[in-house]
Amino acid sequence: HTSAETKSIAYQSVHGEFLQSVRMIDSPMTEIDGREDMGEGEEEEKEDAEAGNDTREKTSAPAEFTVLGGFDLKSVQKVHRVLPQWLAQPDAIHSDIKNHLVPVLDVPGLCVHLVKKLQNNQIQHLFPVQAEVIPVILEGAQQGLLIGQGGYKPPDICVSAPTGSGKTLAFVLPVIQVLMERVVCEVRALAVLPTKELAQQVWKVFSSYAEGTTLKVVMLAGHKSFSAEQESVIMSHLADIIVATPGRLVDHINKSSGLCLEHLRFLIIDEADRMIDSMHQSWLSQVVKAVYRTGSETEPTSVFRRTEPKHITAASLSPPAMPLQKLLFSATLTQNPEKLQQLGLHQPRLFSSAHSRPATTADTPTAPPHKQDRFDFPQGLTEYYVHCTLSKKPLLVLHFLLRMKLSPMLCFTNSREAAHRLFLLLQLFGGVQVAEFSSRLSPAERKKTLKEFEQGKIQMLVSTDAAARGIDIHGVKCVLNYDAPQYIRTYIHRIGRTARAGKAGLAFTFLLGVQEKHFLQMVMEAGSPGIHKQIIKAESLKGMEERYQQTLRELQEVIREKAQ
Ligand SMILES: Nc1ncnc2c1ncn2[C@@H]1O[C@H](COP(=O)(O)OP(=O)(O)OP(=O)(O)O)[C@@H](O)[C@H]1O
Repeated sequence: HTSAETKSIAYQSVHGEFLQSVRMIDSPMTEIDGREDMGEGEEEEKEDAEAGNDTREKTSAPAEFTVLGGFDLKSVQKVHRVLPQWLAQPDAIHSDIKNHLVPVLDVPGLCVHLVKKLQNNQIQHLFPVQAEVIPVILEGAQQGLLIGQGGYKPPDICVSAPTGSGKTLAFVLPVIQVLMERVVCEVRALAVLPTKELAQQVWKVFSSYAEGTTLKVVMLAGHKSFSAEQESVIMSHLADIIVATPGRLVDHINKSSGLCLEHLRFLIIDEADRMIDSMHQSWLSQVVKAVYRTGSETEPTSVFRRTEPKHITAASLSPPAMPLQKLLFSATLTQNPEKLQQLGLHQPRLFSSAHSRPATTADTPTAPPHKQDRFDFPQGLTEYYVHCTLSKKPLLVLHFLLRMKLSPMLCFTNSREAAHRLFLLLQLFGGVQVAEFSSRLSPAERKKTLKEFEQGKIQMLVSTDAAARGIDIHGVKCVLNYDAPQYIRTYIHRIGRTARAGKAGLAFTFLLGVQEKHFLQMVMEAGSPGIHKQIIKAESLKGMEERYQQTLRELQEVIREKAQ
């Protein structure tokens, strides 16, 4: 078939049972074969092969029809995921913080201002992720700012390190240092985070280390009205570093609020895996568009002339270009190259602690093959699960609080209704300081609640996954999964609210009988060092049972009254 036209070829089975049209677009026989789209299972292959043989045996060709040949079955090669070099062989980061602290003065390239700041904040040592990543970003920036022939563009950096391992300072410190020397105030760094609370937290760290420099740090996360935010960036001369949530950021870009990203040097994507999941909102493409907006408009001699990276040619190498570097951070960074591809990374370099871990029993050849990504867990964390029934869960929570004295405790439910009910029940039971944290509360109420929890005024915070990621609360002794999380990433982030910064912490998960097998398998496959069974004897709960039953009746009454 040589022509490019679409041809219709009809053929009939020997039994004349059906006529089928095969539309061919200039296609070789292998495409008609359709093998590329077939399933991967061996069973499926076998069945297909048998069916194919069957057809060939029964087919005798009537003279008036064109006989299509080339139906020979070839065995389909199984596709194995082969990671690109940068993902398969990352730079290793020690996950044991305590035994791998690096004195601040030993970190190459860190400036005096930041060393002093760190010391004022009682930080004498950097954590492994900081000691590895900071010098690399500083080095890349030194070369990257040599705008000119060759147009050097530093590699994008991806960091996968456990919860509480200090990833925030790993980007805050080098970004401040690189931008500190600037003359004109322009937006040169943009940090994007998934929630208001996280944006506020990172904004605080940036502001604290920028203090004493001329750098201005602005937050665009909906804490203020749109127009108030607009004022803080208007004419783009009032902010060097912006910390934003994607929704609000896109609003500012689209409503031409005066936000100019044409000088952007660093794009920091924290909680990167979550941010990839929200890519359907196309926030990244809007940011990139805003960054390269001047590309075609300014004269070619302008220092700030910028074009989107394309194939490297002699011509493309000669004009000066401002580099934009992406910095990605997460405790659960995906190892799926297709997902990472969506971020348009440039010669990326990965720093990961998950690969530095010695082989565990789960890595032995007899262990089941890994179906999911593997992550690193904080060293100081001890994981437990408690086999229980639905009705016993609240009583167990009371046991943990009143008898085992595991406060301050962060307790996660899978819905805001469940969080609210548990909060009401514990409040009615009395004797414990509890609060809830979910989208039922206004942002201001949420902020106040977190502050009170941090100050020790609240023994237990009952929360939805609104507090699962990134939130850094000092001194959480125990995380309790009242409802088992559905996804491994959710589990890792939830339990990561304790055992932070090299400290010890406990994580308990309540499991119903039907959940046990699947959940334990999921946790072990993700690379957990081990989850222990905690048995709570029925006698330990007896003393509270009567009061608990009474509280349940009171709760029913309260809920009925509220419904009316
Ligand atoms: N070098 C250091 N010395 C002492 N404390 C530190 C150091 N670096 C960071 N910390 C503290 O460790 C805690 C955890 O840091 P951070 O919030 O950056 O962790 P993270 O890796 O971003 O965690 P997550 O993945 O949960 O967001 C913070 O309270 C921070 O102040």
